[in-house]
Amino acid sequence: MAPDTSSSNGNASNLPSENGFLDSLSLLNSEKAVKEVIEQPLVEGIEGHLVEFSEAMRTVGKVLRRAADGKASAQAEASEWKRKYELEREKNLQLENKVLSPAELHNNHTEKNIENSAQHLEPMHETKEQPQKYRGKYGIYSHEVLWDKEQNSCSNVHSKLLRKASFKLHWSCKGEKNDQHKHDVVSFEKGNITTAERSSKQICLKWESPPQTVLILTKPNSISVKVICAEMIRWLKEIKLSIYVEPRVRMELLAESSYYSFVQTWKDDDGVLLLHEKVDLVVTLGGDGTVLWAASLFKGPVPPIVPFSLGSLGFMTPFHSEQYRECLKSILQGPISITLRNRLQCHVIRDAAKTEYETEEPILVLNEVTIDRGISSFLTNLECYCDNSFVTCVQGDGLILSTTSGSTAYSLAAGGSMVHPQVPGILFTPICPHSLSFRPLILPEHVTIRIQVPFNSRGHAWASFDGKDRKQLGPGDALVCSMSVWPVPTACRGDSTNDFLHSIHEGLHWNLRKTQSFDGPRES
Ligand SMILES: NC(=O)c1ccc[n+]([C@@H]2O[C@H](COP(=O)([O-])OP(=O)(O)OC[C@H]3O[C@@H](n4cnc5c(N)ncnc54)[C@H](O)[C@@H]3O)[C@@H](O)[C@H]2O)c1
Ligand SMILES: Nc1ncnc2c1ncn2[C@@H]1O[C@H](COP(=O)(O)OP(=O)(O)OP(=O)(O)O)[C@@H](O)[C@H]1O
Repeated sequence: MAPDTSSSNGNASNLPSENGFLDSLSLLNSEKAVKEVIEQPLVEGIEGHLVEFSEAMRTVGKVLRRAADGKASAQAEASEWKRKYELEREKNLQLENKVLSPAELHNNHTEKNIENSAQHLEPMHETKEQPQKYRGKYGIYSHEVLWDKEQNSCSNVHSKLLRKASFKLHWSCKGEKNDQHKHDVVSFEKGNITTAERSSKQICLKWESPPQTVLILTKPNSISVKVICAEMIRWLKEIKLSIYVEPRVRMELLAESSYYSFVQTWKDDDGVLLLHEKVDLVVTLGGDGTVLWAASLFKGPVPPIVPFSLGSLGFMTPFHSEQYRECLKSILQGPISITLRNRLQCHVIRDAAKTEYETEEPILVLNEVTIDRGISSFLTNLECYCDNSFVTCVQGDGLILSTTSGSTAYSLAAGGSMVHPQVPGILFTPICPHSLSFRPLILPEHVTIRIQVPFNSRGHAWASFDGKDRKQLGPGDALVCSMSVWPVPTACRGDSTNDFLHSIHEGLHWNLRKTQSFDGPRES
């Protein structure tokens, strides 16, 4: 075929072999087709642009080959994930079938004939459309919360789970009757963005079956606490509840009288790890420190905590110990308003560790993690990153990463804001920064914060967790912190807002000032 020289611009579409090329191009959906085109012998006397065109086709061929390779490996990966997913699903179904339904669970409890004041139990809806036995339509069931943990746990949770009381959580806003829990906070129907659903609401806990087991945790070395604890144990036994205390407390009780031999305890750390499977309710007798202590015993899910105030301040302890009977009666009966207090999970990553993932055990804090200069007389030098973005370098005494519950503790003393405990956020509060403009920050709950001790740091830094367990951080070491999935549910006396305002008024005398007198100068 002779080249058509009528074309002045040398456009490929005007070539004599135009139709042959175009047909081939339209069929070009495989590397093979491209290869065929490339391998066509070039016509004698072909012009430069034809050579260029053939080069271009060669490049297209390479790209298509790479795309085909990529697609094949993506397909292989997808089918591997699908296989893993199917396996996981099958495993879950088998596990679900092994466990009693919540209705059966409830029957178990009633059979045990536990004396408990009026329970208004709602039957759980179990239909064919709702195969997940623990999924609540209008809230979350306790089993659902425990279910995730079970997947990670090597312990035999299922058999133990059956002994636990089940409950259901409801979300509500003042003035709003609809307590349906929705995960969609933002809607963007028809292109309009609205935030109709609040991410954080007042939460209400309803028992689905009566609580049976109470763990009492007490502040050590306090006579008043010992007296109330002994009295409470006797009363709880009268209303047929099982009682757990710490080994130290059991020994103290038995030293008083052998009557207390029915009180249960645990032997070692493994016993502590299993507590959440046995305990329906935790009662604390002490101050905020005892609530922190209670939270620290639970490395995963935490049962609802009823904190009685037997300390000096008590931001997290709204209940009066003198009225423990009325208060516990109403809590055992439910429903209870609760504050879901977020915890931070902290990992110390050692420079010596070979990989990022070779970390020490995560530590959960209810108040805060503090990184300070400890006994070192040098300024701390801490590089801070938020989701890998550089935030700042802390040069001063240190930094507090606090939950909103901890906002009224050390962070407050270092100049941080007081934040309602139900606000989802992480407070980033410097301690005595040596700069004029370091204002505290509040970061969103979903971020991961990394505090790095740089290699050129003059001294070591020290991390402490809710004021305890100091760990040294050397140059190159880091602390990584994010929101934990295991909050601490504490019972409210009123509701979470009421209790929070009450605590800052009573505990801190917040903004207390004598009211200005009526008589005096006035605007004319
Ligand atoms: N300068 C300070 O204010 C400072 C210094 C160190 C530790 N702390 C706080 O102490 C906490 C440990 O408490 P502890 O009882 O085991 O030790 P602790 O016995 O030394 O008590 C510290 C004080 O902090 C109060 N507190 C604890 N948590 C609180 C909270 N969430 N809101 C308001 N006040 C709170 C306690 O009631 C107590 O009065 C740490 O988590 C830290 O927040 C504060
Ligand atoms: N069961 C416990 N075992 C060991 N330590 C505990 C226990 N309960 C509380 N603590 C510790 O005892 C300390 C004091 O406890 P708490 O804050 O409850 O009492 P307080 O200091 O008298 O109260 P306040 O802080 O309101 O004045 C805290 O550091 C806390 O961690």
